[in-house]
Formats: sequence, C-alpha cells, structure tokens
Amino acid sequence: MDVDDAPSTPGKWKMEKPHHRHHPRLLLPRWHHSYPVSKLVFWSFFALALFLALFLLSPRSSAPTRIPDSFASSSTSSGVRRAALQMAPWGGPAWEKRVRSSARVRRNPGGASVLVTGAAGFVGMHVAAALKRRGDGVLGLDNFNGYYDPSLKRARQALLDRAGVFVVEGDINDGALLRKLFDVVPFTHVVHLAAQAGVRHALVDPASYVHSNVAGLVSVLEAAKAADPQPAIVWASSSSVYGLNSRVPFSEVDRTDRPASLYAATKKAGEEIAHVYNHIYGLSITGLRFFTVYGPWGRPDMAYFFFTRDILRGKPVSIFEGPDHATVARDFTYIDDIVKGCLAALDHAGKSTGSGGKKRGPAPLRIYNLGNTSPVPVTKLVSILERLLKVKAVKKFVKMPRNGDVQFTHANITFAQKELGYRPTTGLHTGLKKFVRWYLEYYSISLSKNDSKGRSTSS
Ligand SMILES: O=C(O)[C@H]1O[C@H](OP(=O)(O)OP(=O)(O)OC[C@H]2O[C@@H](n3ccc(=O)[nH]c3=O)[C@H](O)[C@@H]2O)[C@H](O)[C@@H](O)[C@@H]1O
Repeated sequence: MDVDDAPSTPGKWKMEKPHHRHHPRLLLPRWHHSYPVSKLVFWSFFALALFLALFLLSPRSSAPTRIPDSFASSSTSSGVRRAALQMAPWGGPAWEKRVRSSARVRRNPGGASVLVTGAAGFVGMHVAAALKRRGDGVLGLDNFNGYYDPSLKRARQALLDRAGVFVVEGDINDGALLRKLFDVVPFTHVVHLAAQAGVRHALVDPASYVHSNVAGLVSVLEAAKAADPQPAIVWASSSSVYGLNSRVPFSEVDRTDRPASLYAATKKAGEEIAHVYNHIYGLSITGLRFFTVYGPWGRPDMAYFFFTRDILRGKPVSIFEGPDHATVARDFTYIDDIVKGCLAALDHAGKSTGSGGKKRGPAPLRIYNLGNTSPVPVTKLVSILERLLKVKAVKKFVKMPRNGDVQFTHANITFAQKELGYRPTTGLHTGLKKFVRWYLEYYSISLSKNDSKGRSTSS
C-alpha cells in the first residue's frame, strides 16, 4: 500500500491526494530500476539522502533570528554562547596583578572594594567610574555580548581603563572565573548590573533572559555566599516587575505577581532568589528597581536613543498608544540620579553575616524604587528631542503591541528617600539635553542650519 494512500487518522486534517505529483527531475541511481526494492525501502533511502544533503549544505552557524533594526547585531542566545566561547583568556600573575591594582581601596577609612558586573554596560560604566572617582577599589566584569553594538561597550571599557578600572572579559555564568576573582580580591561589595535588558527583546531571544537574569544571578550569588568574607550585594531589578499593577505611583509594597514580560518575570524571579540567598547564607542583598534609565553612553535598544537616531535620519518613529489612543508614559530617570541611588544603596547595604557559605545571623534584604516620580508621555519625549535636534520627527502613532510593554510607570520613592537619602534632581528636558550633546559628539554629527531636513551628517 502506497504510504500516500494510508487513511489519515479520523478527525485529523486529511491532505487531499494531489491530482498530479510534480517532482523536480530526480536523478535516481540506476540500481533503482534493476533491483526489485520495495517502495518503502526506496523512499527511506531517498529521505535519508535528502536529509544528509540538506544537513551538509546548511550554513554552520544557526541563522540569526530577526533582530529589530534598532540592534546592531544579533544577540541570539547562541550568539551569547559563541561570545562566551570567544572570551579572552584570564588568569596568570600579570592578570592577577591588574585585578588587585584595580580593586585596591584608595580612600580610608570606609573605602569599598567593589566587583561591578556589567561594567561595560550603560549603568555599569557610570557606577564603576563614580566609585573609582571617590576612591573605592573597582573591578569590572563584562561578557561584551552582541545584544547591541559591542563597539559602544568597548568605548565604555576604554573610558574606564583611562580611569584605572580594569574590566575583565568574562561571563557571570563562568563560576570558575568568579571564584578566582573572589580568591584574588576580598571584595566588600558586588554591584550586579550584568543582565539581558530590554522588555521587547524577550520575544526574540527568551533563552538569553534566563541565561543572564536567572542563571547568571544564581552564579553570582553562589560565588558571593562561598566567599570569605562575604560581600554585600546591590543588584539591578526593574520597574517592569510592577507589570499589570494599577496602583500608582508604584510602591515597593504593591503587588508584583503579574509581570507583563519575560524580562519582568526574570527580574521578579531574581528578587525571590535574593530572598533565598539572604535566608540561607546571610547575604546582605539590596535590589534596586530602576525606572527607564537614560543618559549619555546609553543603550541603543531604548526608545530615547533610537528615536534620536531616526529623527536625525528622517526615519519615522513609532509612538505607542494605549487603548482609545491613551498616551504611553514612563518615569524616565536620568543616569546621574541612578548612580547616586546605587552608591547610596551600597553605602547603606549593611554587612553580610556569613562566610564560606555558612550563615552567622540575619542580614539585610531590601528593595527600593529608583525613579524620577514624574512620568512623561512618550509624545513629550519626542517633542523635546525635536527641539534639541532642531528636526521635525516623522511620527507614526501605533497601537502598543502586545510585546510585554506596559502603558505607564510611575515611581513612589518614599522608602529610597527615607532610608538611602535618594533625591532625583534631573528633569527629562535637562537630561535629554545632556544625552543629545553626548550623542552628537560620539557619532560626530553636527546640526548645521541648512541641514534641517533631518539628515545627520554622519553616515
Ligand atoms: O524601567 C525599567 O526597568 C526598564 O526601562 C526600559 O524599558 P522601557 O521603559 O520599555 O524603555 P524603552 O524601551 O526605551 O521604551 C520607552 C517608552 O517608549 C515606548 N516606545 C518604545 C519603542 C517604540 O518604538 N515606541 C514607543 O513608543 C515604550 O512603550 C515606553 O513607554 C529598559 O529598556 C529596561 O531594560 C528597563 O528594565
């Protein structure tokens, strides 16, 4: 019985037998005609030959999934794994000497020796530079992955290098590397900022969020709990954990059990994991819920950044709208305010009580909102950029896609104010002015009068 005639299982979709079979001319081996072989054996061999041919002809690397054009290069988890495999070698006396020198405390008393993960990232670079400026010892760690243009990360690394901060190229999931760093340096603190960021990208590369934000956090906490002395941990959670929470402004006592994106869920998971490592090992852990951080040296995957690029190029910007054309707003928070919040959290962190993986007593476990407490509609963001760039934006109003985005965020910072002395001072217009100044200089773009057609002079 021809395999094609087999009746399909009742109820399943039954493929109509095609009236004619149009096969490309198959160059069948001659033996096909000369030996009596059953059709099943023949088709099995044919399928095997076809599979082998396709396998041998397929490109070696997995075709990168489609990455939004705001990203410079693919960031599939295989991309991240590939980057991890290409990590620069670490270890050896010269390397250890650089690590020790970078992490050495230069202000006493009260100086800290800090491991900053994600140090070549946007917030990481600013925090590492600020700690170094005030005399703390700082060692950076970053995997320089391809989530966005690694050359921007290399430029941040060069800036830190000039400030005396060594950024080790490595992945937070590399337990051996983390153990080595804690062997070489008795860190007093870890500021854990390495993460797969970006709410919408979680639809494109979900594995990278688990790899970096869950497995990566556990790897860092495992190294910290085993260290002797144990450092205190300050780490980046996210305003996105408030998800579908409708009480505004968002307070740390509000529900965070309805995340709207995988990104938010991995950050929420991180907050629960922090509770475990505090409870079992006595690690002092402070989580900071950042609210849409922006500023010079920012992330090209964020709206304020790629809106600037597209406005200068005369390309349309898609402005999301909620139901019934409701505005979408964010509590945009300038990087300098976030840095102040991070350093205040570090200074108020309280000590871990354990050592070598043994808890000696209770340790602080806290969460703080770091926002600006004044949400601004995205439409306003665009109009400020138009004025600063002296170019009219080409605006497209689109319904906010169901991609994990939320309609608004608004931070209640009462706890951070009271316990950390956190007070944001930079409004969106001032902050964007500083960002635009950096952007034009970094991409060497000049806004000349006769160039009002929105084309930037850069390529
Ligand atoms: O607050 C946070 O914790 C989060 O802030 C940002 O996430 P998001 O606020 O979505 O920032 P953008 O992606 O820059 O979007 C800013 C606003 O522009 C809107 N948007 C974004 C993209 C676009 O094409 N059009 C548009 O209107 C978004 O809906 C949002 O309201 C960061 O990307 C996250 O990593 C961070 O965790």
